[in-house]
Amino acid sequence: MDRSFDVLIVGAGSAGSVLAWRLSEEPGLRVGVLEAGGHPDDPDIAIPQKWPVLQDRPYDWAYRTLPQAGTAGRVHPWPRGRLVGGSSCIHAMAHVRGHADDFAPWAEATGSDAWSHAGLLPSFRRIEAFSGGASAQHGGDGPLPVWLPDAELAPVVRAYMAAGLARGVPHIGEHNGGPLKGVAANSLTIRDGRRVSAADAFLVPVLGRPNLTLVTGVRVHRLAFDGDRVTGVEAEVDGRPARFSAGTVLLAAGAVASPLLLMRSGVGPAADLSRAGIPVRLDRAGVGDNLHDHMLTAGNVYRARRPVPPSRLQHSESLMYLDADDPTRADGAPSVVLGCVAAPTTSERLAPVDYGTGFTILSGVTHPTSRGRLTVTGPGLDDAPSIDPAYFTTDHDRELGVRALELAREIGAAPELADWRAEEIHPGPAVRGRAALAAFVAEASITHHHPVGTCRMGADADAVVDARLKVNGLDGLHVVDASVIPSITSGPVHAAVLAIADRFAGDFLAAGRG
Ligand SMILES: Cc1cc2nc3c(=O)[nH]c(=O)nc-3n(C[C@H](O)[C@H](O)[C@H](O)COP(=O)(O)OP(=O)(O)OC[C@H]3O[C@@H](n4cnc5c(N)ncnc54)[C@H](O)[C@@H]3O)c2cc1C
Repeated sequence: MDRSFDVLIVGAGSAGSVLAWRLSEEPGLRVGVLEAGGHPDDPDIAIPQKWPVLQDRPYDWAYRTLPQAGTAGRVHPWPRGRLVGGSSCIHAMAHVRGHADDFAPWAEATGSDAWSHAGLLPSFRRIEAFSGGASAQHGGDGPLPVWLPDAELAPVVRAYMAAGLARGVPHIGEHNGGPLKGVAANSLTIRDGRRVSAADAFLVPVLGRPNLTLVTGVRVHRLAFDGDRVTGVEAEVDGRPARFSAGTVLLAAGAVASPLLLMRSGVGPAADLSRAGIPVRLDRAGVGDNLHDHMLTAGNVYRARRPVPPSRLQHSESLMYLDADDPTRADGAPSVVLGCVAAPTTSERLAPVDYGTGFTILSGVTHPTSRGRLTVTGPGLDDAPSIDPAYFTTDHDRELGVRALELAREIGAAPELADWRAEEIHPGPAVRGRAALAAFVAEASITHHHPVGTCRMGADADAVVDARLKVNGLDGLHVVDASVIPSITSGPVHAAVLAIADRFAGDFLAAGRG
């Protein structure tokens, strides 16, 4: 097995797959990819409707948060894919770039236009094959299918979209064409009825390149150093120690695993490392900090008058982004989101409702201001991390969470849904007023599965990576995944993660570092 590379990518997930695709385009660059899991072998992964049942299967890292005061003391399961394709093998396939304004703070934080919307647009275009064809906004022939369904939408979802339009919400038609506030079906990374993971799109098709090596079943424990220079990784293959060396290491292990890997290597908050029995190499308070995520209130559930046919897509078929103060407003980034699920969706605290007998209007806050942190509890890969997303710890998030639920109920009560709605089950007609709704949000919120920010990019001293995503204070090491996002985009983050990896790879090659 080849164990020496020019560039070593840790993690064959969403970002790792794009990095492998782009960097191995350069034939002179020997690229290695190390992945803890194996190739997907569960046929359910490819079936879009099955995504909610993939969690806790053997290829899920199955993290858990600390009990959250903001969600009535609940512990939240945090699935993350441990297989080739990473979390894109278990995610919900919605492709939403975010609003152009979401990226302005990234450019401001780094002082680099690379991370502005204009800087990322070429990457958003390059990675996709949009079903609507190429345009100034869209790519037509990239590796990743981005499909805008129409006839396949569930009838109850159509009724919800009609209710939005009747309320005066703008019609935008799709989420990635410019405006984001409005009514649209979800664009999905599905082709011919099957999930297309990042690995399916980017990595697997180029595995024949002679300069690209993917090694599966490699558990990376920590980085290897020569002074301040990272020279490779120490890992475990089939239970035996293994060492891989490289001129440059790219961490693409995701927003949970990348900061943990840095910390296991002695790079992180000194007090945490010492407590966990890890020798401190570099005291970096920012590693694991700035953790944030989107939450969804699940849910505002309605009993249906008639059987709700199973979704032909991935259940949650239409996200509606809104201005919380004026849902008819079209300009700028949204502050809240609603989503219609053609099935009952509840948190573990609510009474479940039988499949086929109801539908849900989810609601959430697009730009939460709550910030938590994650950290190590021990020196080993199997020491469960301490994950504290600090959900709903700001007035902003609590107030907008309630407002989003009010808007969900307003749409749910609309005449356009009268053919479907028998009665509201959750929260239930008796739950009225801000205090009662806030209590319901705490009991009913679930993660939207978008943790980011734990190795944030920036030009300030506390940033973990700089504008080129190089880890501050170390040479030969970059982080390129969801961890570098300094502030979350309006919607699901997968498209942004792919664009970050594409943009990084282009700049890396252009700088002659390949
Ligand atoms: C259930 C769920 C639903 C979601 N739905 C959506 C959605 O609909 N739309 C959307 O935009 N986003 C969605 N997301 C979020 C999105 O999938 C992630 O943000 C994105 O995939 C993160 O990409 P990444 O490259 O940062 O990490 P990942 O894709 O998680 O990749 C990290 C890789 O690193 C590997 N790895 C980690 N540690 C080690 C180690 N020590 N040694 C070796 N390998 C290691 C992992 O096994 C994994 O393959 C969802 C996520 C989940 C979990």
